[in-house]
Amino acid sequence: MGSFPGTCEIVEAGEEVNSFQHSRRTYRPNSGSSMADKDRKLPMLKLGFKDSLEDDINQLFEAVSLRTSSKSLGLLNEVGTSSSPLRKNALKKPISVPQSPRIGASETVSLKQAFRELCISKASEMAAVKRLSKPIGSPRISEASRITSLYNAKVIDPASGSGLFVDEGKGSMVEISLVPEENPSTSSQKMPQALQVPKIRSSNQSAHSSPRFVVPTMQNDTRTNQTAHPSTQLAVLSTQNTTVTNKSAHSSPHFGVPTMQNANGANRGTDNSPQSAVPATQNGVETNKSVHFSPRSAIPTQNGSKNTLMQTEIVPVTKKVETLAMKTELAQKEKDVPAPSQSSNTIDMPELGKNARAATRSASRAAALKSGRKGRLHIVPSSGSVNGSRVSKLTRNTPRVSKQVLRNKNSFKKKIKQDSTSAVCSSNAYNDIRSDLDPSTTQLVCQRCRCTMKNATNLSNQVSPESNSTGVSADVSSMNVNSGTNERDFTDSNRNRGQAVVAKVKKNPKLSEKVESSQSSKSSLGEYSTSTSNSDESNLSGSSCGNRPHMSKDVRWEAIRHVKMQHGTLGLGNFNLLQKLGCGDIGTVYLAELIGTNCLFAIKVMDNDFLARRKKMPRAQTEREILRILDHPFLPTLYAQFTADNLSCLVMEYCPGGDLHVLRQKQFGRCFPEPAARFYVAEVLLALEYLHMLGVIYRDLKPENILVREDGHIMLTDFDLSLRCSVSPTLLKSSSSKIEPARISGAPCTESSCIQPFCIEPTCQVPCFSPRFLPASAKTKKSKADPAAQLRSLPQLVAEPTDARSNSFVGTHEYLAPEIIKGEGHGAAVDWWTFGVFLYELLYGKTPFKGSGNEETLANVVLQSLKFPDSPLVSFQARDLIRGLLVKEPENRLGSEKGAAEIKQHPFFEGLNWALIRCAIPPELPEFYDFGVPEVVSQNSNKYLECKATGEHLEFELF
Ligand SMILES: Nc1ncnc2c1ncn2[C@@H]1O[C@H](COP(=O)(O)OP(=O)(O)OP(=O)(O)O)[C@@H](O)[C@H]1O
Repeated sequence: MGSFPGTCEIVEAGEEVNSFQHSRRTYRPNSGSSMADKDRKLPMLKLGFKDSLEDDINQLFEAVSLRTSSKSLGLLNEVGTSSSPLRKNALKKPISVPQSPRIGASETVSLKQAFRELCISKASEMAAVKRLSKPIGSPRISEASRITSLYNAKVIDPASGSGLFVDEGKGSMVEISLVPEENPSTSSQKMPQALQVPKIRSSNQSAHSSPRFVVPTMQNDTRTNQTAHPSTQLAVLSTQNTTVTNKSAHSSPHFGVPTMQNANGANRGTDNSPQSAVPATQNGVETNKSVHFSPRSAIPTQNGSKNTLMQTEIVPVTKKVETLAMKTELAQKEKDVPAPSQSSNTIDMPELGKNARAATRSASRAAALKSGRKGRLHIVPSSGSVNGSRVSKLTRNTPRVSKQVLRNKNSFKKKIKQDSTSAVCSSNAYNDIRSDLDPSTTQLVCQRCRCTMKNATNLSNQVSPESNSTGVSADVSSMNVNSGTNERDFTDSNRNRGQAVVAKVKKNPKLSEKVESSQSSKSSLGEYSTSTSNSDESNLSGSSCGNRPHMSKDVRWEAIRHVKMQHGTLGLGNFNLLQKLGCGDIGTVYLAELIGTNCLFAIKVMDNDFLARRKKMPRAQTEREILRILDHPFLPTLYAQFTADNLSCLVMEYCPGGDLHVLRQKQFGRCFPEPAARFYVAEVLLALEYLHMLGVIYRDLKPENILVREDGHIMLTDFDLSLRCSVSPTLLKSSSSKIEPARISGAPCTESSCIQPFCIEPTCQVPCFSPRFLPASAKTKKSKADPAAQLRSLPQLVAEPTDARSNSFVGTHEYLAPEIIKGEGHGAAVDWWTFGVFLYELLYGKTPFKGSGNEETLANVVLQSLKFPDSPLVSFQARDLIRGLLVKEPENRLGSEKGAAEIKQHPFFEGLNWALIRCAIPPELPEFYDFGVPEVVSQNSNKYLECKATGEHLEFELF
């Protein structure tokens, strides 16, 4: 949360009088801006300009001032001149807290009755029919409008629509709302077309190498003026579709030896492959493509597997006449009828057969751990026109006995002339906006998690180079380093650290055996294309760094900058692909070393042709767009993005600790101790809060999607099923008595719930699980009663996208919220439902509504009341929180109104220092062998990347 400048600043601003001034002045798009202009002009005019024209202006100005003093201006003046009046006015309860359109009670009742009277399939059928009568999709706004709106704040006045609202009779609370500009455009739906990425030869790609919040267009030869208004810049993708020939420095990547020792990747293949058979027709190979397509073995659905469901956001009406029974039936048919239908929705089982081969090579331990993993199941409109042809322009047809492989990176590696004009970054208005709006941003220092202390000056200085839109020198990654020389190497400490990590990876003796086995099983050789081309996307790393202040000191930024300085651009050839970490619906993730830097990354490779044929471009684009805007310690950092041939590559932070699903299975009793569970869910809660602030409803929370970083903290991944929506962040300031935990149904035991038993000693000498951080001055009369009440009295930033609605059937069976199953439309509250399921699973080792099959699971979610096992023993606070979250009616669910702010105040988290949890010592650190990285052979060895398509899956194999 703290990393989001717009909202972070609002939190800080809410307490002080001047902050209100600032907020009004800064965020009000209309009156606020004019007032700001006035504020700037007035002193100047009073300083002795004597000519008649200025006198006229002064008179006019005074007249305007008099007229505007009655309302908002008067209020502003009042705020500015006296804190007490302001506080008095500010501490008024708002009237217009955004209300989300909730499911009507009568509708809910009738549905329930239907469910009680009929079997689940019958009820589901009714629900599906009901969905037809509801508006499809949720309001969306364009990226530019949404971002712009985050910075256009106004004080809500229910009477006039603007101004500071004062309600004497309703307590003391102030609501400051960031009002987004509504924009009905559905950018995401335009993405597939845009992502076709036709290549345009150009000698200049530098200016717009990394537009943020871009909306790709198909006008490949049209470049957008980057000097336009920020909102315009944000709204338009300028040259994303443009590529430059001969710009790849190292088009032939160096591949390491893959092994299956990584429990995460290998096991995921085992566990995520419980789904339907692979269409036989999907095994064909396009003759003009050089990719080998290996048919996958059908893997039967495993009972209890957690399937993720996805349905396109906008479904044709004919497709909406679909019942749960139909869905389930389709799902069943999917196992046997691989080819998707052109005219009907199918249940896509993307995990089908995934990693089948990998699974066979996995260690038994990994297989056991993953046996219960949740696979995804999603409903997608199928084209049915192209079945399974695998395409990769990275490869060419190389005759092979058993496999076709990609080009030999060594044999065909070309020395491609670097395009010196390839720019690394472009001017980025968003950076400027952020720096302007966040002048006082500071960050805490933490040696462990490498949080850095920085101030606004540094940030501003860092951002400034972005104004240079051309040339390598415009590499924004230099913002975070001294960019005086392009040849500057990394600091010794960073280099040593990176070397140590990579050396560990390369020399891990435990993996040697499997490495050899892996090598011996892959005898075919291939070539790797030298035609790796980088789109302008590749320059993301530069600009994004400036937008990611919390990671700005990350050595990996500097590493990428360094490589780009050396080679002019960044491509797949700059990486040693060490191991496949796993593959998902839309791509395959590899562990990769940035050559010459000793820095490890996770690279997600997606085949655009494959995605286009499978109509998964929107999902890929959604994930890509979300990744680009993230800057949070518990969310992935996207270091770079480029397109190599037709493969889209996302360079992200590598998490060596596996995921929480695997970690949980390693625990005694296969469930986490409560302090550990609290730690993980707290970090996940912060991540969800941040996402909601950005207008992202995550929708697929489950332990498998929570990775463990090297430092033991978490990283929430996988955003392709997320829903983007508008959001109206609101700052609530209240007395402690007005904002109490939403659910305190019992007397919380402060001592047992938060102080000693759950205390996890942090490294920053500030206890994260104790209220002891309160300063002595806080021990006043007010604090004597309850220190935690003081925390609750602090301003609350509520950034819950309460208006978001979607009718998609998206999620994972065991985690699906009732409203999704019923097809009633859903909003951000689904994330709080899944959050409750997640907490339940961490504590009890299983999900609360799991049935013998998916259909029964769905029925249980809708009908079955929540029950807690007798063992293990779980505190009352934890159970109470789960109860609050697993309320079947979303409007009554904890978090549905105030989002994470509501949940964070629950006694389960009592005493937790949210701001510093990132510095706390995590429950456990990943052991090195969790890296699961093979011993890497020489870079000169022949390694191959094989691209295969299996049903809905795209997979690359390293040999
Ligand atoms: N940054 C990372 N570090 C380590 N492992 C990762 C990283 N990102 C992804 N993985 C692993 O790679 C595998 C594939 O991830 P990916 O997100 O592509 O698939 P997924 O999680 O199944 O989601 P989806 O099917 O929606 O793509 C997963 O097992 C995941 O744990």
